[in-house]
Amino acid sequence: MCDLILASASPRRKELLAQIGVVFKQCSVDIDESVLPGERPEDYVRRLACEKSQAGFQRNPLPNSQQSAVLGADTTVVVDGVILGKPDSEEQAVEMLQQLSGRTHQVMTGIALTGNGYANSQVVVTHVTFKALDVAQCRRYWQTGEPCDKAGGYGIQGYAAVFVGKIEGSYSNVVGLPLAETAELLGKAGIKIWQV
Ligand SMILES: Cc1cn([C@H]2C[C@H](O)[C@@H](COP(=O)(O)OP(=O)(O)OP(=O)(O)O)O2)c(=O)[nH]c1=O
Repeated sequence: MCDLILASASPRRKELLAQIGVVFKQCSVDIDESVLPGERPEDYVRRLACEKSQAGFQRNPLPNSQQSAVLGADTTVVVDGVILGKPDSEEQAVEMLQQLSGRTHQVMTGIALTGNGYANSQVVVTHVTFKALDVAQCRRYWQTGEPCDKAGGYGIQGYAAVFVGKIEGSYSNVVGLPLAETAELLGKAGIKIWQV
């Protein structure tokens, strides 16, 4: 029986969680993703991950066993302490990519697990350094369709792989779900990985 729910519409998170052999169901949740006044990026991603897992928990009553839980996650790109969300337009995407050009930024993912009488969360940070990007290159990249649903306007797992000069920390964290830390979080709740 499947007692783990991934509260996410993201196909990438689904693929990543499946990669570590976890049995789960997926449900999407809709929460307000606005940043609170003065909220720090690490607090923001943790809060949203917690809200997603709590919303998923409320919507899907789970059996009262220790291994029943809902996992939520939120990923954001941070440069100079400023949060970059998903771009709404070509202009916004090009502006974001120009901000990232030739420098190091942080990708932060909050992960949160909510169960019956149980809640735990964590934030994972990866440092990514981009090569210099010119405006024409950023405009061409927008045309690929890749930036629009991704924090910071890029997908490291896609065409934007060629922008990356250096990465320090978890790769899966950049794609949306830090796998080592997620496995730890699940393990603490008694949920097994590598189920065969
Ligand atoms: C930086 C980066 C982000 N992303 C994605 C991961 C997340 O899916 C997305 C950030 O948006 P999120 O709000 O974290 O997630 P989501 O809206 O895709 O899914 P849900 O809220 O339902 O869980 O950006 C990549 O796929 N590759 C990258 O290199």
